[in-house]
Amino acid sequence: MKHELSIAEVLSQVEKTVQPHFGKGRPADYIPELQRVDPRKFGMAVKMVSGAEYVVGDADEPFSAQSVTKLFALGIALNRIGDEVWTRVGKEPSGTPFNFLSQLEHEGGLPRNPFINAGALAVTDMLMRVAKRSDALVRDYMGFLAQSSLTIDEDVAASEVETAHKNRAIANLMKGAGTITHDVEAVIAAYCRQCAITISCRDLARAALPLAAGGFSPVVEETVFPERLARRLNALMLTCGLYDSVGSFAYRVGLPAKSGVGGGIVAVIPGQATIAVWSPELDRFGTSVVGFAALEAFSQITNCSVL
Ligand SMILES: NC(=O)CC[C@H](N)C(=O)O
Repeated sequence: MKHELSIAEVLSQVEKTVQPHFGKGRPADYIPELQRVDPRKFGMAVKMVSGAEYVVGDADEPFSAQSVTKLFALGIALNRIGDEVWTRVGKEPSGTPFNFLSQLEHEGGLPRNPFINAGALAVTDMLMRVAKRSDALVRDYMGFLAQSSLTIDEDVAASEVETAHKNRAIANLMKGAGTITHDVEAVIAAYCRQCAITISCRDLARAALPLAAGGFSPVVEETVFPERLARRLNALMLTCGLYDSVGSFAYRVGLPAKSGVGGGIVAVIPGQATIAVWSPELDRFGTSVVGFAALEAFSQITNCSVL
């Protein structure tokens, strides 16, 4: 990062820059419980590999992590199951919305990547071999990395299970193709509970820090996964982390990142820091409008892009 301002000054400048973007998006409405959140919330946290931490706004308020959890679920799967994961899910960008169905059928029930819903459901199915409660496994892993105790929002989980019609269609298609082995309802329940994990920006930036530090966690003070895995997760985020808007994100921000429909985005500056941002109003791709704008402003001011 090359800039003249302190990170604290950068964050307050970013907060000012994003103000005109409020009101441009809408909180996720297909999961009814997510609409209860105040749309004007905004929080951001930067955690440096050196240990320093900077926050602005609602950075300590837990929000629904949603698809951001897919990053950690994949990390566990690659750590515990290894390359066998890639027999059930690909590594290519999908160019389609996160819950797109016809591409999956066209490609024989093999999801394009682990971050679209189909791929994440396949990862959940694999994690169910590792732990009886795969959602608790992911929650506890994220909590361990953040050194914080995280919870699953039962109301959000129930709301999503009730309305997961599209995800059920995806899971049924994969069950028919053999990509999913467990009972479809059990996989849906575990997946929805995983998505309902809540985390604050401060904890999310801490949890992702090994991705910026070659697998070492300055928070836990130990190596939590191999350097190779950190590189691979960053590569997948850069190419697949924001679904069908991953190209514009790379163009405007230039950092590996993972978004979720709760309005959270986590981004990695390899070798330097992680950034977590949260604001509930989404664009049509399911990405936080204000979060995207905040990361764009941050990368422009600090010149931290990897590209
Ligand atoms: N992009 C997202 O955050 C999607 C996650 C959400 N739980 C879903 O399955 O639809």
